[in-house]
Amino acid sequence: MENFTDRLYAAARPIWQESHHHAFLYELREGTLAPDRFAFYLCQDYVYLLDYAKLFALGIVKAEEEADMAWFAELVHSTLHGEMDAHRRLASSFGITRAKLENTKPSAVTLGYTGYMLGVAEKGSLADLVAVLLPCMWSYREVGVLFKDYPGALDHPLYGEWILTYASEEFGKITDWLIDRMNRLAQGLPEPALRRLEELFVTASRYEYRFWDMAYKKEMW
Ligand SMILES: Cc1ncc(CN)c(N)n1
Repeated sequence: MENFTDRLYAAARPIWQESHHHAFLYELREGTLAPDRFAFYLCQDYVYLLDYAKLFALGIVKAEEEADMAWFAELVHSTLHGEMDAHRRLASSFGITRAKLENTKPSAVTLGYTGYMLGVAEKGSLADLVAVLLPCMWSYREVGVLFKDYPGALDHPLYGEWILTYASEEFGKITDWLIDRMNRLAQGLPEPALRRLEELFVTASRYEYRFWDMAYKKEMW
């Protein structure tokens, strides 16, 4: 029998594919992305990740099993000290300080995406929370793993480092845990509940696409 996440992947695949061809990611892997667009992305993504870490903290609150609490705690830590450390390092190469990152005003898309995820997580079940946060981890892991093998994609010192963050074994390990957790949470749920989880997953995937687009256009409001 197919895993529930196979169904999620199939539903979001056209959106993920379109993201891979978006000018932001295309130019990033070619090494031609204008630095001001990448710097804009880093600042928006920094404030995005601050809220994303809160989503994992809500995972601790919603979890009923100690093992889940430990995983979500690990995810809070790896976001604040792993992924965001990488952002701080990359940002400093553009002369962007930590204070500037922290004080970034979120764009309409950033606010919309984080507000959507946090709203779902606050009101919904653990399954809802995992469905809405999974595209973030999984789609970035896919970008990292695909792009690292593109000829020349790692040549740009900063964009190459960004790609390797998401292609890393550590990032892959937590993504695999979330995929497995989604499958176990979906087990035995009736079709309307599965459809709802699919809708959350697809909506978050649409926000991922909009995030690349917002960054490329440096669009605030
Ligand atoms: C918008 C967004 N989505 C996903 C990721 C990967 N955690 C991220 N850094 N930013």
